[in-house]
Amino acid sequence: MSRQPPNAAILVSFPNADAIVDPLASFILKAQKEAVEKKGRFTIALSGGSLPKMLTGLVGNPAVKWDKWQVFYVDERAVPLDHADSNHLSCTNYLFSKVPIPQDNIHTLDTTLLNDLEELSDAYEKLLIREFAQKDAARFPVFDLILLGMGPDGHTASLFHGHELLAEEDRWIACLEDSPKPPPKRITFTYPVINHAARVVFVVTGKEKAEMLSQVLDNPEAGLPPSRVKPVFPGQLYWFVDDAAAAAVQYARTPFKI
Ligand SMILES: O=C1O[C@H](COP(=O)(O)O)[C@@H](O)[C@H](O)[C@H]1O
Repeated sequence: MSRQPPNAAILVSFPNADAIVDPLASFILKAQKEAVEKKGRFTIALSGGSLPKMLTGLVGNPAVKWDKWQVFYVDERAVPLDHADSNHLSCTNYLFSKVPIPQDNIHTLDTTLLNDLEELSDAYEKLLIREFAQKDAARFPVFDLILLGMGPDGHTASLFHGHELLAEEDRWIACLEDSPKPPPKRITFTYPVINHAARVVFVVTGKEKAEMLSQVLDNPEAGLPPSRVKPVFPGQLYWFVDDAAAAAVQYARTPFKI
């Protein structure tokens, strides 16, 4: 563990959701460039919900080195990959079906294990171990970039307020069968994995999230799930939000620069 305290979060507000799409793509490309130059690959974890639609700025962009991407899901619903609730399906519809990414670089659930959530989450954890091959060395994987969303109820990934999984310190991937938001059966990254990433970006839009965003950013002591995302130094947390979501937030904004 680093002895340095976490960096302060950087909050950037854009006029509306559409205005986030291109800056987010530029941000992802910068992270990709740094990672590929350093290690020859780019490890990224994606959320579902409203996030996949925000990734469309990458479509048709010649600077994306799709063959260098290794994609994981921050959380996934225990459903077949072609089910309407699947985060993978949503990312496929908005992004992966439109770009030349090798299918082997997208790490999905083993759907033969949908009936056993423990097996399902263990198998997904093994995919991470295989990719990062450092469980003993560094203890937790260090993603180049993790993209998160936040529900109006203040959940992120599949980490819900008051749930016992908020206290998980050991496992990389956990499962739950009592998600308050349907569908109930899911697997999710745990905080140690999220908090060891080099960069974490929340993308949050819409006035229905304004109250919760202000709680999370202005009152972090309340310990709501997104407030527990504090990447270990030198990791950096960003919030890309629109003005509607940020309407009640006191936390200082930073102008977007790449
Ligand atoms: O259930 C989920 O919800 C969160 C937030 O979704 P949003 O539609 O409010 O952005 C999402 O980040 C997560 O991946 C998903 O499984």
